Amino acid sequence: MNILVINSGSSSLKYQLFKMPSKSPVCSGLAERIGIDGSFIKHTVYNKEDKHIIEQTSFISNHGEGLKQILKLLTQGEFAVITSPEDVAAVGHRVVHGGENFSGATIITDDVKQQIKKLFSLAPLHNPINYKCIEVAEETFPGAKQIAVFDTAFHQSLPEEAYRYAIPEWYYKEHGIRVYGFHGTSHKYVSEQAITYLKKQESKIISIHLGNGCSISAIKNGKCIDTSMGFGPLSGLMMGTRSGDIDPSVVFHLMEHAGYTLDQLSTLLNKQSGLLGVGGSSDMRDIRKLLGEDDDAAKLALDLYAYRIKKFIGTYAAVLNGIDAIIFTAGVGENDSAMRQAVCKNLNYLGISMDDDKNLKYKGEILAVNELDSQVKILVIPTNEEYEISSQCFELLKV
Ligand SMILES: Nc1ncnc2c1ncn2[C@@H]1O[C@H](COP(=O)(O)OP(=O)(O)O)[C@@H](O)[C@H]1O
Ligand SMILES: CC(=O)OP(=O)(O)O
Ligand SMILES: [Mg+2]
Repeated sequence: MNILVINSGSSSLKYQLFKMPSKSPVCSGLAERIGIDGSFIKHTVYNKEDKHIIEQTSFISNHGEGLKQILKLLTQGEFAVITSPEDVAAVGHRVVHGGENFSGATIITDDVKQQIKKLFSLAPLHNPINYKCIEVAEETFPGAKQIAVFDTAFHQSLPEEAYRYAIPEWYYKEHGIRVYGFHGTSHKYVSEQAITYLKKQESKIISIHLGNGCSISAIKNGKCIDTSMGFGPLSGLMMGTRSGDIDPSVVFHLMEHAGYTLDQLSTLLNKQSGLLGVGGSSDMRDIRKLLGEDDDAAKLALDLYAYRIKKFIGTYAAVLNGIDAIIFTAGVGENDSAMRQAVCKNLNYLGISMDDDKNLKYKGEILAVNELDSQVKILVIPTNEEYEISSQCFELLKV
C-alpha cells in the first residue's frame, strides 16, 4: 500500500512516499527556506542499491506552491515514482493543531476540515498551511484517503495539573483554554526509539525537539506528562521566529503605551522574534555564520536559546523526579553539535555529562553522546515524523 506523507512545518515542507509496511521510503525530500531567500527542494529517489538526487533552487513563496513543485517531481520525468494518482492509497498529513477532539489518526472529512479551519487563529503559522496542503492533495489524488495526524495527539495524556492554566474554569469549559502541546508526533517517535534503545519501558525521558519551532516534553513510561508549548505553538523555548515564553504584561504594555494592535502583536511574537528577532536570522546556520564573524547579536541569540532549554531541563527533572535520558532531535537538535554542548554544559549536578568527542561524531543514526559514567544518557535521535504518520495511517486503514 503506497502512502504519501506531507509534513508541512513553518519553514519547510517534508515528504516521503512509503510502500507500507516497509520503513524504507520509495522517495523522500524537503523544500526548505520557504518564503525566505535561498529556497530549495531536495528530492531523493531510492532504487535498490542506488539513489538519485534532484535539487531545484528557485524561490518558493509559499507551501502550496512548494507542494505543487514536489508533486511534479513525484509524477513526471525520468525518476517519477507515481505513474497514476490511483497508485497512492492514502495521503497522510501532519496537522499541527487538533484541539481536544483528536487523539489519533483521523480520516479527513468536510467536518474535520472545518475543525482544522476553526483552529487557524491558534496556530497561525501552521494550520492554514496544513489546510492548503490537504486541498492540493485532494485535487491531485482524488481517489486517495486523506488522513490527518495531529501534533497535539500525543499530549492528550497530560494530567490536569499540567494542562490547566491558573485562570477560572469557565475559560477552559467555554473557550477550551488549556495546554495542548505540539510536535507530538516527533516526541512520540523519538521517545519510543529511546525506550527501545534503553531497553527500559519504565523510563523518565526529556525529549528536546529543536526545529524552526522548538519544544521540550517530559515523558514518563512512554506517556507525555508535560510539554513546553501550550494553547498554541508559541510558548516555552525560544524558536526560529517565535519568542517562546514571555510575560503577558509585555502584551498589555505594548497595547496600552505603544498602540499595538492584535495583528501587530501576533506578528511580533510569531514572526519577528526568536533567533530572527534577537540574532538577525531565523535559520540556525545563518546564526552560526554570523557568530563566526564575531556578531554580538548572534552570540546573544545563541546564549538565550541554550539558556531557555537548560531551564526547562531543570524543570522537567523535577516534574519527572529524575531523568534516564535526554533526547536531542529535529533540524537544530540533530545537526548543531555546538548547541547540544552548550545546553549540556554545567548540568553535572543532574547527572548529565557529555562526551564532547562523541557529540561531534553524530552522523544521522541514533547515538549516545554522554560520558560512560554519566547517570543520564544523552541521545541524538533523528526524528521521522513522516514514518510515524505513515504507520499510523497504515494501522487506521488496516482495521
Ligand atoms: N547543519 C545544520 N546546522 C545547524 N542548524 C541546522 C543545520 N541544518 C538544519 N539546521 C536548522 O534546523 C532548523 C530547521 O529544522 P526543521 O526540523 O527542519 O524545522 P521545521 O520542521 O520546523 O521546519 C533551521 O533553523 C536550520 O537552520
Ligand atoms: C508546531 C511547530 O512549531 O512546528 P514547526 O516546528 O514545524 O514549525
Ligand atoms: Mg518540523
